[in-house]
Amino acid sequence: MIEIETLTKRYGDNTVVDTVTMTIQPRTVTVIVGTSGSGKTTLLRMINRLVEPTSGTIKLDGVDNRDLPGFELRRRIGYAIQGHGLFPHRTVAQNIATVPGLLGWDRPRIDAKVKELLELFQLDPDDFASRFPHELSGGQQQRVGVARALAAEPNVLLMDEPFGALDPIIRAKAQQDLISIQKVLGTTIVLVTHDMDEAFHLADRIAVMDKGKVVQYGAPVELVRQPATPFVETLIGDTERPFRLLSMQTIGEAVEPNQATGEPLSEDMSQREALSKLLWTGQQALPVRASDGRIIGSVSVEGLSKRAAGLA
Ligand SMILES: Nc1ncnc2c1ncn2[C@@H]1O[C@H](COP(=O)(O)OP(=O)(O)OP(=O)(O)O)[C@@H](O)[C@H]1O
Repeated sequence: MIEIETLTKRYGDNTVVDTVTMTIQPRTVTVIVGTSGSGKTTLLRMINRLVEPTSGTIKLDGVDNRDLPGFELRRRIGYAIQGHGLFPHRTVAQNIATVPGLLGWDRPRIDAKVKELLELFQLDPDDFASRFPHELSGGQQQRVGVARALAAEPNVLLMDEPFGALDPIIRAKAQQDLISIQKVLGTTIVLVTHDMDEAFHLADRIAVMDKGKVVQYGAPVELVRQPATPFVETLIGDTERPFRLLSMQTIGEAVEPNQATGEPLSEDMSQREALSKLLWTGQQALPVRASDGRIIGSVSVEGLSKRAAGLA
């Protein structure tokens, strides 16, 4: 658990993080969003003490982060940034081994960890371990950057715009990989992004920053249903709200008892995808199939439209 308590950072007269208090639960993904210069990176970097706060505290599992020695902070907290920051003259394996090496792990343990992470990130160790960063695509470099941040098995992974440099297709894949890996490893992730779609896709909770303050901190659905300030409303995008609501829920949660004919949709499809399918095929309703193959009812344009409007 990360407990942030009345945290403030000032540069001269400029208060860039202003009395922020928030608690981040273990094994969750928290996404920090906000306009440029709102203090997101500064807040993130105070967690691993790359930036020292002017006042306030941060506790990691109950321990003040100022009481943890440097090696302990490095072990507990991984850090991945946009542009991945790989060392250009070190191989992929050497890059991933950086923090375990600093922590004095023995060779077999380091080698096993490098291999495990490369496999987890779908990079064949025989092919990739001895390559240099310039011999990788942007997406592969990004994966190595995240693998390196996870090498010492940190409880917490801080990510600053980690997918910012990737094209939309690779970016979607990288986001998907991150979610699967987070499920396997149970890492607590705090991620900064400009991209609201990314935030809604990844977050268990979103923190919205405006001029150094966290103006709302809650589950994505809360932000859409009850934006705390006009700024949050603007950031979410007025016209996007119905679609954001639909994309956060599956049709398994919107099944109606009525019968329908046509190609069944899988119950784990998002409501947004289902509405899109209905509109595109000109159907008013389609059957819904459960994972065991049974037809469990239907979804309709009318039913999904009500949900999009927040009425169901
Ligand atoms: N070392 C520093 N010295 C002085 N001012 C700084 C320093 N670091 C950051 N700032 C200022 O603090 C404010 C917040 O910066 P920060 O990088 O945290 O914002 P951000 O929300 O992450 O922005 P972006 O989305 O553009 O990366 C900015 O106005 C920035 O100019």
